[in-house]
Amino acid sequence: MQTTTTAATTTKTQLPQVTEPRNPGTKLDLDWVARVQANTSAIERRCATLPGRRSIKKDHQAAWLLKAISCIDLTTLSGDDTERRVHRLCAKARQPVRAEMLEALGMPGLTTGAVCVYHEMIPAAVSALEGTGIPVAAVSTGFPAGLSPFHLRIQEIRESVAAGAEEIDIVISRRHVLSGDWQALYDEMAEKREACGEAHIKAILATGELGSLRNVARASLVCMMAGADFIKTSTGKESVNATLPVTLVMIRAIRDYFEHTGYRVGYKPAGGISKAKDALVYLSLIKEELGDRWLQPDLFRFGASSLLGDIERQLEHHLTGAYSAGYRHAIG
Ligand SMILES: O=C[C@H](O)COP(=O)(O)O
Repeated sequence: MQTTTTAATTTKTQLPQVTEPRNPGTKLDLDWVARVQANTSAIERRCATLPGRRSIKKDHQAAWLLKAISCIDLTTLSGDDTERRVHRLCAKARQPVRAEMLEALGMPGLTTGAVCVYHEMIPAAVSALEGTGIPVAAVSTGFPAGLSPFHLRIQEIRESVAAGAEEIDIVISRRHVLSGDWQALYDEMAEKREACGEAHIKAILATGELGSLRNVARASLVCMMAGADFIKTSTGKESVNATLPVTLVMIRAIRDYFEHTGYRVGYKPAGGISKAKDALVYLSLIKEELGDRWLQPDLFRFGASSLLGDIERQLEHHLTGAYSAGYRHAIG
């Protein structure tokens, strides 16, 4: 990995306060959508080289892992979620690594990027995070399938915002992509964005269900044209979730959109990212393709329920030379 530590060492608490203008969207440009291509074999070749490259070591690795923590949407999305579980998760978001370790690593006060829950758990998360500045993200619009009546999906967004969610992770209607109905995808996305008001909207594409990388690229573009603040790979519930080829396609769509419009849209890979070494590969790919500006929590998040535990183990090893047992990092 040829990446330097420059971006990694600029962590959340040291950030200059950059205010990124929200993507207002554009009109639907069907000619642009039709021109979008994805060369699957070239994309797969590029991605195959990434994990095998020389890895980042020692202090540099620790700096990148701290960066990864600041970009995690710490997530619980289970049918048996309870307020107590959400409270424990929020305690972990407030202090993702033991205080003495953060002191030793020079990052006291580091937090995760957000906590991500179902609608019913928003009040528990909001009260547990009060005063921290950590936003609550809610999955919405009939997550994960997104097939409930449309007016109820819009109502769900409004209720989640009213309950205190500052970020709304919506699911798109996959059938609009599979049938090439870009107008329908654009219209539903624009309506969801409008329902969010000031809350930021992340469009979950469920890429594992879109059939081709070209469809992923075109759906990414249409969602950005309709005003997405972030595009996100997956719900974590599809049989194939975040992958490197899908990531390359989506971040190149983000780059194209920025070059055409001047607006930066964020990226959130989600589902199945549970190892620190995988997080490092994602971060290096973002740095190479989009540059340092995208390595900040306002433009990059990991959607992950168990990544934090592995990062904590790696940081402990970095500091002590020994790995602790997995059960000591049961949450996150
Ligand atoms: O959006 C977040 C995902 O649902 C989390 O997936 P995961 O449990 O595989 O980390």
